[in-house]
Amino acid sequence: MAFLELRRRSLSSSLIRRLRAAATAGSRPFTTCEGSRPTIVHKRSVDILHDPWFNKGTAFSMTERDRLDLRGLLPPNVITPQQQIDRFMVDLKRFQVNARDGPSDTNALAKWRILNRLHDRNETMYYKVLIDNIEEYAPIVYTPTVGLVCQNYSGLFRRPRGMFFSAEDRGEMMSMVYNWPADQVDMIVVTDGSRILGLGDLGVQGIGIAIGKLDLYVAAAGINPQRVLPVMIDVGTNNEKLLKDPLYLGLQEHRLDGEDYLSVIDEFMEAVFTSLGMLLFRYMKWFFYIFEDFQSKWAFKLLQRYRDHYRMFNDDVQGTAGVAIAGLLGAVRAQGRPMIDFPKQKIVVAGAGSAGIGVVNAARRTMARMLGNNESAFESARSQFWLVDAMGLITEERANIDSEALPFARKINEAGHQGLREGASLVEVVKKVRPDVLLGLSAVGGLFSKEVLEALKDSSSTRPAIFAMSNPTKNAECTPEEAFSIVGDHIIFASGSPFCDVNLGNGKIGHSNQGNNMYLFPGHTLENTELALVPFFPGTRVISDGMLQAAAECLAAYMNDEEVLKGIIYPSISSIRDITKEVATAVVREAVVEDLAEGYRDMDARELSRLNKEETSEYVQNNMWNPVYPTLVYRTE
Ligand SMILES: NC(=O)C1=CN([C@@H]2O[C@H](COP(=O)(O)OP(=O)(O)OC[C@H]3O[C@@H](n4cnc5c(N)ncnc54)[C@H](O)[C@@H]3O)[C@@H](O)[C@H]2O)C=CC1
Ligand SMILES: CC(=O)C(=O)O
Ligand SMILES: [Mg+2]
Repeated sequence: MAFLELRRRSLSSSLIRRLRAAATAGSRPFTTCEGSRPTIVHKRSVDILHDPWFNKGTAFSMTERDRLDLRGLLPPNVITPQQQIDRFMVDLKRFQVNARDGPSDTNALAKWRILNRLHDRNETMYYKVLIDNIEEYAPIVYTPTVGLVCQNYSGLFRRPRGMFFSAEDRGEMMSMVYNWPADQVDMIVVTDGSRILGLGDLGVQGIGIAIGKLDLYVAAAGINPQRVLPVMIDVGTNNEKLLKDPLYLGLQEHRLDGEDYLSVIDEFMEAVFTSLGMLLFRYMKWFFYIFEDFQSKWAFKLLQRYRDHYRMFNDDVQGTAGVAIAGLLGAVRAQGRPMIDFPKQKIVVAGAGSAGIGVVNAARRTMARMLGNNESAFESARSQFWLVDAMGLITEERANIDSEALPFARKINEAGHQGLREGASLVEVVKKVRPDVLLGLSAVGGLFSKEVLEALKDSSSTRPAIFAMSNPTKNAECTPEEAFSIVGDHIIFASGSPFCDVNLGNGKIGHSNQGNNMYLFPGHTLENTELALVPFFPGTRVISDGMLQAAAECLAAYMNDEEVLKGIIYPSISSIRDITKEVATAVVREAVVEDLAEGYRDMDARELSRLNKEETSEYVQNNMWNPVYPTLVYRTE
């Protein structure tokens, strides 16, 4: 007996609980089968998923998911134990997969797996590794490798991360939110998987993009990883391959549309707002919804629908716009001209989706502000843009033109004057317009063909700029090698996914800038600065255009003249933590100017307004999360 007592004391209490449970059931937990006596468990929710004895992963039935508070913590498709094994074996037998075009990255997916395992074991260490090696690992946790991860999600899935709300959960979402183990959330990145990078509809597998984006926000901007929530809203998929794949983890039905679709998103927004809001109220904090990779059809509509009611931001529309403007202003400086000359730039944009339209809208507003910020300035700025989509140049003659594209449709007489017409090809447009900037957000790899780039040689600019912003790498409109070799050494080049610089010979380097919306996001105003934000209530504009503009200008001004003249228009990702601090500082100061800043904890709005730039920056820095182990102390409940 004494021996048994000694043994008992040396066992951890959780182990004892498990042994008791197993003894009560008379069998080992994982041998329990339908019809046999159930195993009693003394834990719920993620604790079950993290317990190798009890975890069944995607094989938990819906009844068990409800009974054990697991609903929403797993992808919605319940699969059989045999399917689980099939999925594992498919993955086990897949070795290296090329994530990028070059041979140097054949191990990208293997690196992702190793990092992902570390993420599951030790978050602090994971983020320390990521922050200290951001240049090397950002392309692994984010574009381009994250694209490959999403495409192969069924095979790579081990432990769930984030939450899944599906069309099957209608009516349940409010209570599901309580299954999330953290009671503080600052930032939710949510996708419906309908347009993941340039890879199209990946359904439930799109959760990878929400996780990857948040990883960067944590590493780059010091958002607290315990307070972020990646979310996948599964409303089905129109990807026929996934619909037929027996190992797919999402709902195997076509996407909901119209009111059915909206009702799911509405319920999610309301459920999270109400449930998390109640939890957060005691901290006097609110959170941001960041919409990521929704197909354009819904991106704009949802932005309009929610932006005045929730703190929400569409990264592809608004974040991309801010980053593109920073790059466009940098390109003006690289021509040796002041930024104020931006309204003279002729800009051809290939791609009129959420990203392309977001960019032209914001660039037009920036030009208008520079021209005097009045109606005629706004009208005159319109004529600096030529928008080309899959059907060619968009003019007023276009039938069924999207309402978002309409303001940029070229007038018939204008187009005719330039020898252009409705549907003119990209190469024709480049030839006739001779643009200063050719910007691609089309998701079509190689769209800036030899012919298009040859045409750009006749640009009226002294330094034409090429922004091949589509992701991942294989979707970039052209590579820097193609751009420099065809158009010339003098160009400015930026891409959405990272490329290496190009050796131009004679000691000259062709700089390859990364223009990606990871540099700008509303989290700049979060962990550090609720104070930058207005108090939340319906009808309040949360992120003003002025704040976004301040962020873009700060990013543009980050590079010194010498760097810009060398063609470096975006800072290196290795300095991203410093960049985000600077951008956050600029946003806070703009919020103070616009009287949108609110006090928070030890600093009220009035005190904040008295801080100079350095003090604001220091305040921001002090509030960034750092990956250091906290001291832990045990206390009984
Ligand atoms: N670098 C960055 O920070 C960002 C990059 N992106 C990338 O931008 C791309 C597009 O994203 P969305 O606008 O959301 O997609 P989308 O699918 O809504 O829009 C694509 C647009 O490209 C047009 N297009 C297709 N084929 C074309 C062709 N041959 N010539 C000209 N236009 C063509 C389509 O008509 C459509 O207007 C994606 O690859 C995405 O990864 C998106 C957001 C941020
Ligand atoms: C960067 C990004 O948000 C995209 O490619 O969709
Ligand atoms: Mg995106």
